[in-house]
Amino acid sequence: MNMNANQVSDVLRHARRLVVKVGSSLVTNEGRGLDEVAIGEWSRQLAALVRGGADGVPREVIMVSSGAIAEGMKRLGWTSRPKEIHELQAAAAVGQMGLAQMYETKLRENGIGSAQVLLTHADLADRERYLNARSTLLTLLGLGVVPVINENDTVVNDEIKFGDNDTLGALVANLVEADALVILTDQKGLYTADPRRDPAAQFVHEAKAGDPALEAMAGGAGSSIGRGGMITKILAAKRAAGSGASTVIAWGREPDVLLRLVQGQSIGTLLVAQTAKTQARKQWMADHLQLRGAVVVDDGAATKLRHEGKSLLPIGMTAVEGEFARGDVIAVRDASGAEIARGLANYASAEARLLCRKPSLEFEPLLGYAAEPEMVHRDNLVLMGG
Ligand SMILES: Nc1ncnc2c1ncn2[C@@H]1O[C@H](COP(=O)(O)OP(=O)(O)O)[C@@H](O)[C@H]1O
Ligand SMILES: N[C@@H](CCC(=O)OP(=O)(O)O)C(=O)O
Repeated sequence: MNMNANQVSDVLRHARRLVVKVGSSLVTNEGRGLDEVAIGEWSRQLAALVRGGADGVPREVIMVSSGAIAEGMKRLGWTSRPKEIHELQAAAAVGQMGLAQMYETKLRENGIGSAQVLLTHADLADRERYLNARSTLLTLLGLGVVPVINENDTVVNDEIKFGDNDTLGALVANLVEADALVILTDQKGLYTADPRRDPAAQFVHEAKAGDPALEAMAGGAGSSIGRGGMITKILAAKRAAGSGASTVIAWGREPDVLLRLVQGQSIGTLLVAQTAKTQARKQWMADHLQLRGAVVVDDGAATKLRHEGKSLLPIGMTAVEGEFARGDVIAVRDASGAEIARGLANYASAEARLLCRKPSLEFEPLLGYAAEPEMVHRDNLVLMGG
């Protein structure tokens, strides 16, 4: 289970795109109200990461923050958590105002822009919305803005809820193909048993993400504010590892926790992904997605894809096969019919047929709107047989 110290520090040191998740109990100081000092501290560190202040390397960071329900309950004067789902949803809507506002203020004080993004399970299960969410988040990251994400509690009920933001954090890590997921909580990390209940529990420094032995160690939530407990964090690490992201579970009040992690300090519990990102992406495309159609490309485009790692532009397309929607997986074939690659289509088949052989300047007059210059962006493309 153990790795040597260099490997451990390298995982976070080399991470360029991170998803940081903080739980309700930390964000709201166990339900007492938004913890301005703590949010200020994380914001200062997030800003430093974006600027490269930790080690001279700028990073892209997404914050997944819980706390809306707890803060909403406080604002509404409710002392116990309501049972009715619509009351929880109402509390979340009230609390989310304060939550977003506080991150906005604290990040701005540190010279960094922020953006509120509310997501549901259905958003990520729907391929078009998945692609839209992905494009929006990647655009925000490219702008140096920190997206602050929570579940869109207003429109979900129990059955389709993520339910805990650990899962949401992992799905966001999958969505943007993050290098690492950092879960900040009220414990130093994972112990062999719930330390609140078992004083003999031993700290786990590192393990393989997805190791089934971890699931047996994890108990439920420790406070009345937190929801998932450690089990959802262990499962989140497994899920994040599916797209090649390693997970760290650490104490959110550890001084400079985020900065020290990316400097390679061994803090918290590291759950190492066993699959590299590119391999994971290939696997994901191969396993989860059905081919909906294909585009045929000319020799020039085939060379750019195969040997130069470029995106597929419509100008290199000669034909479109089948019917597909934006966000569907399509094959890219060369003139001989050989499959070069698979990827997520930015355009539905009907639009793609209009765009064949066309330069991007002509897209707007043809479609009536300006959209992506690529048919398949290189980030959403995997080469076959390579
Ligand atoms: N094996 C374990 N190691 C550490 N903490 C555990 C373990 N099993 C259960 N827990 C509990 O999980 C809690 C953290 O989960 P939770 O309360 O949901 O926090 P958050 O709001 O940060 O998601 C801890 O306070 C702890 O009591
Ligand atoms: N969307 C909910 C978060 C759900 C939740 O409690 O998550 P967590 O505290 O991370 O286990 C909220 O903001 O209150």
